[in-house]
Amino acid sequence: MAVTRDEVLAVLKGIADPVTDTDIVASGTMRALSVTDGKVRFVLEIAPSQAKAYEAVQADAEAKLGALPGVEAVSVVMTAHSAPAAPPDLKPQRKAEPAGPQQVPGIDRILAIASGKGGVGKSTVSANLACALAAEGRRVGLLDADVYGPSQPRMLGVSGRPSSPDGKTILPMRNHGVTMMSLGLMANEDQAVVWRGPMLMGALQQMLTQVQWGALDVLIVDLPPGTGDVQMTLCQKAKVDGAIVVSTPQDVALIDARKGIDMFNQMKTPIFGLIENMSTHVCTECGHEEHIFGHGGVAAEAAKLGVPLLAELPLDLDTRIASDGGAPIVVSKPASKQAQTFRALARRLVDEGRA
Ligand SMILES: Nc1ncnc2c1ncn2[C@@H]1O[C@H](COP(=O)(O)OP(=O)(O)OP(=O)(O)O)[C@@H](O)[C@H]1O
Repeated sequence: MAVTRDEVLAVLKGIADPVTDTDIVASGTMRALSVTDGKVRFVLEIAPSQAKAYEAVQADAEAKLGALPGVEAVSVVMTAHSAPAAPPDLKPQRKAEPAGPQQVPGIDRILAIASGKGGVGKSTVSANLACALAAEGRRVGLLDADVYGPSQPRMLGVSGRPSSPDGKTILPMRNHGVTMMSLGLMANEDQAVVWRGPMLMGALQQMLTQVQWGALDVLIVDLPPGTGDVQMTLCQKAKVDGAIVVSTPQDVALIDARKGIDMFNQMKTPIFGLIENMSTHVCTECGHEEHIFGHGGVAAEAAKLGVPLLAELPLDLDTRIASDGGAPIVVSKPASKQAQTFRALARRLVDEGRA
């Protein structure tokens, strides 16, 4: 019998927190507990200066949980939240570190895929574009930053959970030439997580710096829909080179897309262009093309913004079946018109030095 969440929690409640005099559950240090099929994973969120003190806690937790019947593997990841600021030192000092968004070592470019509204095909575009860039010979990473439900594991056909053999770095997953990691996989599968600001910042930071991406030409970030904390945090923490906004032709999706565009403008993140998804419907029987959601809205919006309309993708059954089946259309039907559209987009971004 696999171990239960309650049994794991009971053990964790017996482990003292060296900083707060309570246990690591009561102090909130232990977070994002996930117990699935005998595999136990959680995060210890600590101040960087206390890392040494928590090494013993990590070892203790691993040993005690490892000894529980029904536990197959234990993975504990330490993440740092920022320590309280030290009092100002008014003596002249060496030049201050540059503030604001930082370049992530090893990652040449970050390209965000955004949408104002859910369900417009942002993850489908991210997965296909990542595979298309890999097919162009680029070293591509895909960070699924959707905290509400990861879709990239399904779209790229990878299963399981990321592991951390040394407790310090996280091993990403890989398929179709794309290295992938999903923020949603850091949380418990069967529990809705409320990602609070500091935790989200820690998790995003961890995704960018602790995941073994290897050297990447481009990291594509599949953002959650809308204009929330993830978007802000990403643009504040990392130097995002540009964003592509995906929208359907429907008015409401467009209005929402405008909000997203405004946000990137405020964050001073360049918008490389818009993509119209579910642009037309091509009848599988007779090939007749219909604009079920209206037409031209996204093109008009792009013109207004002075950015290109990068692609118009039809509502297409093969595209959906491919994404939902773990091999995006770029991989499963490389000769199709839809796959060729993504390949052309990938080549364009590479030629422009953007991917
Ligand atoms: N061009 C298309 N033709 C047919 N189906 C599509 C197309 N684009 C996306 N879909 C399908 O629509 C659904 C939603 O797409 P997807 O998950 O990519 O959207 P999303 O914007 O990332 O959604 P969310 O914000 O909820 O994560 C999926 O089942 C996907 O396969």
